[in-house]
Amino acid sequence: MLLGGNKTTRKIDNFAINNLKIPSIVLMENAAISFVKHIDENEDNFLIICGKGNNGGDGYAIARQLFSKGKNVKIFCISNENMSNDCMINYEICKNMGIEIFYKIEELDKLFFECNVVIEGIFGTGLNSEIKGIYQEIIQKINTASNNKKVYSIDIPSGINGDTGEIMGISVKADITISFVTYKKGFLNSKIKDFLGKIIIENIGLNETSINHLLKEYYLTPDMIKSFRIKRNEDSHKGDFGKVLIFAGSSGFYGAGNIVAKSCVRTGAGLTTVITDKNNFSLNVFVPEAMSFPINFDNINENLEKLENEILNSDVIAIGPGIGKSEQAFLIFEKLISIKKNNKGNTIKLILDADALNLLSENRKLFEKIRNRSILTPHLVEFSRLTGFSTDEINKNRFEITKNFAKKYEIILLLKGKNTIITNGEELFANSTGNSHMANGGMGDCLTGIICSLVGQKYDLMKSAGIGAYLHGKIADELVKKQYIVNASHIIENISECILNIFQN
Ligand SMILES: NC(=O)C1=CN([C@@H]2O[C@H](COP(=O)(O)OP(=O)(O)OC[C@H]3O[C@@H](n4cnc5c(N)ncnc54)[C@H](O)[C@@H]3O)[C@@H](O)[C@H]2O)[C@@H](O)CC1
Ligand SMILES: [K+]
Repeated sequence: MLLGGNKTTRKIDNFAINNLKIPSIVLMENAAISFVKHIDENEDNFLIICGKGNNGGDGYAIARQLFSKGKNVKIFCISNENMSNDCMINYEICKNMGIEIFYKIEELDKLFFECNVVIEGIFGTGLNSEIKGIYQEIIQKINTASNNKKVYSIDIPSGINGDTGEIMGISVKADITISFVTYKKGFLNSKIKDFLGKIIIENIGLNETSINHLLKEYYLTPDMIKSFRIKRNEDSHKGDFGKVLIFAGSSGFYGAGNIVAKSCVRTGAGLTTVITDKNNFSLNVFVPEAMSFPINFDNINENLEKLENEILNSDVIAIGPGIGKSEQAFLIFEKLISIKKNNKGNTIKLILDADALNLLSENRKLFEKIRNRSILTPHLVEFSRLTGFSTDEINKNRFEITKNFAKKYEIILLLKGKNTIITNGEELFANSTGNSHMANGGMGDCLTGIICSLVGQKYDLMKSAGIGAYLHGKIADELVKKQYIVNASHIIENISECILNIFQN
């Protein structure tokens, strides 16, 4: 699903009107028809509150549609001066059709009292400043009425900035928001969850393929994830699903390595090998399918040469969880990223997480070695270390900062958090799954394991990160329906079933 905002709405609008030659009034009509589809047939007694821009125009068109179905419809017109063209056209039609239109704010309380459903089209993507005066008063009244009326918002709850999700002084609290064409970036702002209600994205008669060259940002949906699927050949063998090398876990943190390995195995990698302390015997017990490459941390030179063969044999290397920042960890890390091509002549892909990112932050010249073949999976604090931006700055400007970083270093960045972001600097995915009940130790390790496994199975880096983040969150979303806390082990046990559901449904 396309992800957009205020500017992109205008871009799509202009393209549809100027290139596709769809008159704007037709787009508005399509929007109204799509909107009305979501209104329960049994509902009656509508109050539609209209502003003077195209969001108000949608409101008048929706009023007409409902009226022509025989519904009781009343309109509150906030202003009939300086209306946009299409708003004026629909306003005039409503008048001509004899729909009752009210203008005085003193009449609003009675109108609220008499209606069952409120539909508001005050501001959409054109809101450009703090809401004051009469607009503020009307929104306040809608929110008071919303205690016992169903409130539908057209496109965006009036008062929410479509780009940032910021509340511009005051905002309507909708029960249902029916938005057009794009999932608005502002909806990703977790602070306004209660204002959006249920979100539905509707079509206005534009096929996504005719406009998706205009924007390269997506909100990940099950259909998109399904479309990424690579079919498995019947005659394939384990070598076709990737040789994954993992450097994760060290004394005191063996669990991290075990979780990465088990997630990788469960996601379907062909062969998984874990570089681990020679004294770690837990791997074989926890993940019998994985192989180990033992390292003597007291004398790592003993192993570095042999490690070179292991690197040359691998398709993808995941590095980071639980490795610490010791000199030995650094030397192994440096060795692992120093060889670009494997024995088959293919580029060895890298997934860098946790301490690998911290080591990278402190040794920035290593960025040279990871270009064009890596996914970096920081959480907010790790990303702050990598970029030098404060966590507040990143939160306010996630899209721009992540894209610029990915572009500058030619890597895929996956910034973990609510609506995890994945970008290569051009294209961007915002994840739609996940919840706060999965915020506990080991979750990141599990994600790393899933992603490196997908890369091993020849999914490209963007898609591996996208599927991985979606799958990881989706499993947790399903599990919280029947349990309160979700741990990495719970995710691991459900990976295979969830992949099947996503790819086959
Ligand atoms: N391509 C699309 O996606 C389509 C968009 N449509 C609708 O068009 C809307 C955008 O229409 P517009 O660009 O006309 O913008 P809006 O209708 O959102 O608002 C613009 C009007 O509000 C005024 N305004 C802005 N901020 C204000 C404030 N703080 N206080 C008081 N007045 C303020 C402006 O001066 C202008 O008159 C979308 O949200 C959507 O509902 C639909 O008509 C269908 C096509
Ligand atoms: K609105």
